[in-house]
Amino acid sequence: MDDQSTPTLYTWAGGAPALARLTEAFYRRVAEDEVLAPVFAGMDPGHAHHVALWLGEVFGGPAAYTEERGGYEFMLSQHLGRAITEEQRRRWLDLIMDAADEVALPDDPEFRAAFVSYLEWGTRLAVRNSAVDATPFHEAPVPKWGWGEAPPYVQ
Ligand code: HEM
Repeated sequence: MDDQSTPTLYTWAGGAPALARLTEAFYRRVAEDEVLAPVFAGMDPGHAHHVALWLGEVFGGPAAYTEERGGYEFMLSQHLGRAITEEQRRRWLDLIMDAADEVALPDDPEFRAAFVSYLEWGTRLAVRNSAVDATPFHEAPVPKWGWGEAPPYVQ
């Protein structure tokens, strides 16, 4: 498979409907979780949808988060000063991987390796950027995540 015919992670995942199912399942779990429920207690009712748009844009789908929410800068602003702990970060990651299984996102090694790679990176960045003394760049492009070292192999 060459670069032009390799689907994006967004397409491979199942596009916007699959990511919407993922974030809905994830935030249902968050609401019942003793570590994360307090963190998200006051969240915007559209939060799951907005995070699905963000993930779609990162994984090579349309720039819907940038158009609807203001892109990187707004996402960053939502994390500033929250002082996210390692325990909260790890729970966030565990619950979204559980949600990925629940909604049957593709479970091939290539997709899951790329998926968890972004989430590991993104959650660690969220911890850093949410620290009370953080000085992150306020304007940056929305990251674009691809397959990394192990794209789908087709003979
Ligand atoms: C890859 C990791 C992450 C991604 C992609 C992500 C994505 C986002 C996005 C896109 C928003 C803004 C949604 C909007 O436009 O309204 C947001 C807000 C928020 N995030 Fe994250 N986030 C990540 C990690 C975390 C972690 C680890 C925590 C805490 C444990 C966290 C807590 C929050 C909270 C509390 C908000 C505000 C919710 C609201 O009031 O609506 N995030 N996140």
